[in-house]
Amino acid sequence: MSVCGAARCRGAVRRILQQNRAVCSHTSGSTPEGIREKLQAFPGGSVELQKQRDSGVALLTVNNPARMNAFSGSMMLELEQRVRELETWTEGKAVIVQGAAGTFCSGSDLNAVRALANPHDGMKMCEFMQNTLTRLLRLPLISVALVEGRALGGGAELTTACDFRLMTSDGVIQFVHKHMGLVPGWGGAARLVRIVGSQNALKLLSGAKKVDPDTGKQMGLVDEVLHCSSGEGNALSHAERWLGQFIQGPAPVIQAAKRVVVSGRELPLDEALQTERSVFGTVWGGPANLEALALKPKHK
Ligand SMILES: CCCC(=O)SCCNC(=O)CCNC(=O)[C@H](O)C(C)(C)COP(=O)(O)OP(=O)(O)OC[C@H]1O[C@@H](n2cnc3c(N)ncnc32)[C@H](O)[C@@H]1OP(=O)(O)O
Repeated sequence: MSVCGAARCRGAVRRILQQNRAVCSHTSGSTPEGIREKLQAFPGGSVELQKQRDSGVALLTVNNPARMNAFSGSMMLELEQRVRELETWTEGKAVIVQGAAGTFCSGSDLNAVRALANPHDGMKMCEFMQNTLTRLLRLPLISVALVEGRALGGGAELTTACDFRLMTSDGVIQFVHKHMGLVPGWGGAARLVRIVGSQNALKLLSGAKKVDPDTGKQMGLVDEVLHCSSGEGNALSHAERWLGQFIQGPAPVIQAAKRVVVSGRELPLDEALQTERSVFGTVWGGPANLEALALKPKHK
């Protein structure tokens, strides 16, 4: 990349990081430290990250099988740490978010929910998870939720923080919040409206409807049904194959495509256009561009 290209790239990355810093300090303006200590008091499970350097695809695994991969407090903290690691993975192209042991995620650990049941702690926990999931969705990587088994409550919300949702034939997404006397709080409602529209979102939230793969596909919540069952162990290879069609080519170009989509999705038009110009400047005249020009390709 030229010196100018590298400078433009740094500028674009700085903008995204600034956006994310703004996310971290929005709403109440207070530091999240208090809630970090409280979340740390609910240990259990883990969130694992495996960066596959050959393919540029990372696997982010929600791992708490004894509780159907419910999020303990320490797992919420770990998720933020993993997202932070992915934010600086310059060679990466994509991330697959999955659950351990053939099921996706049953939401918040109900023991933590009980202990943080006062509105102040509840809102702080939500703020923390909203920030983390917003940063997950804004990663310059193509993100895919691989839904095997059940994605319930916060688990359903987690699926909406990915660009795409793939589901095995026996998978279920269910916003069970109403049955818990709740509404989504991890940003899942706002994202759901943008994915399926307000009519469908209202049906899913007020009816706590179970979404099977076919219904999900019809309403645009599910991008692809993988014809295998949960726990068979081959769902991941199906997902990687599906993802393969979008991640051929160099990482900077894939990351640039994701960046212009994020700005188009989130920013007012003038700002989105400005960001698009900056990101364009990072690939124009870059190695992949020069190589393609030298090859004189025909796009038949
Ligand atoms: C803003 C965030 C809002 C939220 O996420 S609120 C939480 C929403 N999620 C839930 O209410 C899930 C409640 N759990 C269930 O409905 C069922 O356990 C589920 C997931 C359908 C699985 O059913 P089964 O296959 O019959 O298995 P099971 O009930 O025996 O569960 C196995 C063990 O997992 C535990 N578990 C499942 N979901 C959990 C959760 N969210 N928090 C804490 N523990 C949870 C369950 O208690 C059971 O443990 P144990 O074997 O009884 O010790």
